Amino acid sequence: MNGAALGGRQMQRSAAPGQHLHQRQYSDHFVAEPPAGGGGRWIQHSGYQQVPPPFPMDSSRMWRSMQGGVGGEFLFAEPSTPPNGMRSSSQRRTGDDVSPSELSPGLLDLHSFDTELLSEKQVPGLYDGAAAFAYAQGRSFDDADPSIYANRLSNKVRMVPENNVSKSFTADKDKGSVAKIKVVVRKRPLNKKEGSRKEEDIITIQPNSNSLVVHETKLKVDLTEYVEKHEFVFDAVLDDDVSNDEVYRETVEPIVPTIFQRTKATCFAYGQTGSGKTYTMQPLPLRASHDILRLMHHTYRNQGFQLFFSFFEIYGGKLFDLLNDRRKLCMREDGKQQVCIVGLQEYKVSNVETIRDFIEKGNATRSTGTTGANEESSRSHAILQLAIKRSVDGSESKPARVVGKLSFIDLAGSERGADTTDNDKQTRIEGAEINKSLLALKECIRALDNDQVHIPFRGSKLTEVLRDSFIGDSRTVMISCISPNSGSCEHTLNTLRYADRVKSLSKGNNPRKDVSAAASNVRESTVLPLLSVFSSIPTPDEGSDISNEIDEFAWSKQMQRESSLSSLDRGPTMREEASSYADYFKDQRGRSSKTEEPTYSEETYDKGKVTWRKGKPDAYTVPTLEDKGRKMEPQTKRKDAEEEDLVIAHRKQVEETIDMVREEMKLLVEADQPGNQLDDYVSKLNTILSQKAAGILNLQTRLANFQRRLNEHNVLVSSLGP
Ligand SMILES: Nc1ncnc2c1ncn2[C@@H]1O[C@H](COP(=O)(O)OP(=O)(O)OP(=O)(O)O)[C@@H](O)[C@H]1O
Repeated sequence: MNGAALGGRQMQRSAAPGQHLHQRQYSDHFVAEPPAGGGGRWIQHSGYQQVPPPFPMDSSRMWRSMQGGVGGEFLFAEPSTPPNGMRSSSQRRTGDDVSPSELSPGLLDLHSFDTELLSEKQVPGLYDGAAAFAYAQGRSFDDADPSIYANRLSNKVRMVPENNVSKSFTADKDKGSVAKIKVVVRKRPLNKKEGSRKEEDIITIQPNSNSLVVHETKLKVDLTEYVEKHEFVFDAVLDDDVSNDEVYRETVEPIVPTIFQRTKATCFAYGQTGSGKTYTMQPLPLRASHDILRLMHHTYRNQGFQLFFSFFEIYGGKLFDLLNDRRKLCMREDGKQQVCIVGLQEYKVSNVETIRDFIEKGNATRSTGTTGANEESSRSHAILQLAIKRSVDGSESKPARVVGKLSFIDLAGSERGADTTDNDKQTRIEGAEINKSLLALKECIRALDNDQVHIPFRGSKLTEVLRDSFIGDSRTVMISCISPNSGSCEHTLNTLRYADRVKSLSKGNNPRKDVSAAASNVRESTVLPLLSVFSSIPTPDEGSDISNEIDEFAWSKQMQRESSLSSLDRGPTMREEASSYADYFKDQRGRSSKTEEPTYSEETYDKGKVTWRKGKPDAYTVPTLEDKGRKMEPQTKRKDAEEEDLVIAHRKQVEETIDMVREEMKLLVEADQPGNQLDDYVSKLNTILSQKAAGILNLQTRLANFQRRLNEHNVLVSSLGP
């Protein structure tokens, strides 16, 4: 169990014999009164004390879960509470023990409040360098919680200004410099289980670089092993010793100031189950709240900004409020096609401690279960939102409108169908739902970056809910979490290809127009020495001719890239290549023509043989003249070479067909969702198979002809005598 990192999750499991492995965990063990030191602190410091103590708080667990170590003991001075009459009705207190439902609008229309348009002109106090300096001279946040910034100067990822206030000032001033989409990869360390299985760490990251290499061990058909290197480049790559503090600084910190300027920002973690998504995501909202409150109380002091907190999950396509006993929520679209989440509790918060409590409560309530790779797997998408609101005139007398929002999404663990054999039906259904939403998310990101008019938000509940975070002025940070062990290699490559896809979008590349630009992000598939016989293959850096044909699916494109490099075929796409053995055969010899029939002259054999011959497989051995104790004539040598080349080419065809079919089957399993154009995939697969089959048939015919001619030749030679 991932106790240390997953302190926030409900960890109760029945040990009843025969009970199914997979269990969803819903906590409904909230106590009415908070234990001392837990909710007590909340009561003491909460601005309005509107919210009932959220949980039976286990402070040790809480601290474990918050490994980022945000300064919980530091509390902001609460802004003076306006008189009741000054508050909006939804926020007005009716007594000391007001329940959240009395305070919530009930129907939370995230969009019915027009996003407030702040003046572009700086108002006095905004970017108040003097105030910031004065603040820094006094009690600093760093003083309040040394753990937060202790690591700051040891940051290997980038240098961060020591004075956090001036840092925020800079970032805020230059919102345009914050990338619209940022893709960061985080590698987790090998865990004990993987260590005991003697699994290798197959990911290498050069210090201070933004690239990583996956070393994939592959087997040839003759069962010899070889290693294929896949190199990827991203905005940032974080090694397994990078702390959660550094992750925060690299990912969320730069976008925090933008939400004061009408931006909807989203940070989500993506990756295989057990790769560290929750471990990575859990500390981020608290750290962000800390910085948001800092900005509210200093840079934006007296501007009337308010911070609101909500936390819900999407499980099995349904929405549940994680701060209201998993109350089921409905999503509705209003006349302006804006999403309303009916019944979601949204809490006004003004100190870090309260936010910490809410996060802890929400995490404990979240649905979890057991998967093959993670005993404590998130089976839902958890969405935590921090909304900045402000009333039009900056006072609290008028209803507050959303200015900006920061959403944190801890996506459910994705497992491939092939990995779910141990799991029950429910887990597989969950997995299908999860995969569907991840595909939908990718489609939306892609459509947005293509500036498509139609964004397929309706592809899943997740994308519907996130609609407003993606339209307009938005910022997205994706953290791709990867496991380092060899057993997760395929998953890791899939995650990195997904991330690569998002990354290529972030560069503004329209993949429909420019594949090579997307391809340039990945320096992939360098085959290591075991295949060094293929020395004539250009490395990707030397430039391989990537097809301009765009597949409907990113992974197909990636496969084309890989295929174009690893199959020794620099020109055609996978399918083009599959259709023509003759072209393939000639390409090995550096020929340019793809239309003329191959001729097997002496020079051809002599040139071709040396660079790529790998030996003759047993299945195709034929008796040679040496076998008969006879001396070979030069022509016989050539014929032997011809035979060998044919056999090798044949074997290569079979090898590639198996690889491609395997790859396609994998993708089919992953894409096995209704509406995912499975039929297209099946027909593509059939095309590949029939093209390959034709090529193999062709080779077999020619091999038989060759054999016949060789026999004739042998007969002739023996008739001539010694
Ligand atoms: N960077 C890291 N350093 C140390 N331990 C980590 C790191 N990342 C993850 N872990 C550990 O790995 C285990 C799995 O992590 P986590 O639960 O975050 O994975 P996940 O991707 O959220 O899984 P799922 O999708 O199934 O919920 C946990 O025990 C966690 O503590």
